[in-house]
Amino acid sequence: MLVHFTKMHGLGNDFMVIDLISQRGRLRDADIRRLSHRNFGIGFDQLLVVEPPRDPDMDFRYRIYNADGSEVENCGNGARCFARFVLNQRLTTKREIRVETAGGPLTLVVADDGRVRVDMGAPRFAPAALPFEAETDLPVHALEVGGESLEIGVVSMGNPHAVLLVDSVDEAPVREVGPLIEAHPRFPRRVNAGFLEVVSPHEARLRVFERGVGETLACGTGACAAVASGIRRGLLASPVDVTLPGGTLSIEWGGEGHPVFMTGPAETVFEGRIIL
Ligand SMILES: N[C@@H](CCC[C@H](N)C(=O)O)C(=O)O
Repeated sequence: MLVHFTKMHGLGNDFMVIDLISQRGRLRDADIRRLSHRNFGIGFDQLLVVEPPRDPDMDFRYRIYNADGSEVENCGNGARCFARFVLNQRLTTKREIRVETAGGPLTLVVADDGRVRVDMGAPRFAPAALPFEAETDLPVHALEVGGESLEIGVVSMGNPHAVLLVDSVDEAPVREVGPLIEAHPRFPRRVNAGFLEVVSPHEARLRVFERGVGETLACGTGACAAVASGIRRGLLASPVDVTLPGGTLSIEWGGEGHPVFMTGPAETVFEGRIIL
């Protein structure tokens, strides 16, 4: 079966996006791993699949799969690409879109300049929300990694994040320590590992070793989690410009119980067809 897809990116975090409203198709884990390969496939960090909503109050449902084939709850850069995709493909004319994800409902607003503002929901810090094995909810937990004790903040943005404060993201051992945090036994469903450098209360730099992918050029939920953790620790103040290797996101958070808002770009790279 021939299936149309669109290749998109949000600050270099790249996606293959498939509309399964007007077409039929089925992707198994092995198909996703094959297609995500940068030499033998199309190449992407995540696959986004757009489907009809199950809840009649929602406009769409979209599902997110990491390059390793695992289905995940939320994806910030993917959410912005999803919003541009449904408008570009004329699946809606609405500029305020409500979508179901495995991590909960999201509301997205597409501005005239094409940037997308997403209500990402409230961050959750309770260890059980990730899950993370710890007795109490603390702003910082000690985590033994490779014989060293690291201080991490744990945040669920629907998906799990560990946030580690570093002096410089340029020097941070993201590719060495990232996989050890991702697969740490205290995170039974694995975790995304963010390395946060605070530049000033309203400016941060961030690199993220993503669960199921490796280091990406940007991670939207990672930026939301890092800002929420940084504000909770008194290191940052809303709004915060978060600069990732692929570019900058603007993150706003009103504090405990309030949603995080993320604003940034989403771009189409090319379209194509694959045989499924
Ligand atoms: N790139 C994403 C996050 C994608 C999911 C993540 N790898 C996970 O496993 O939770 C983003 O922009 O948020």
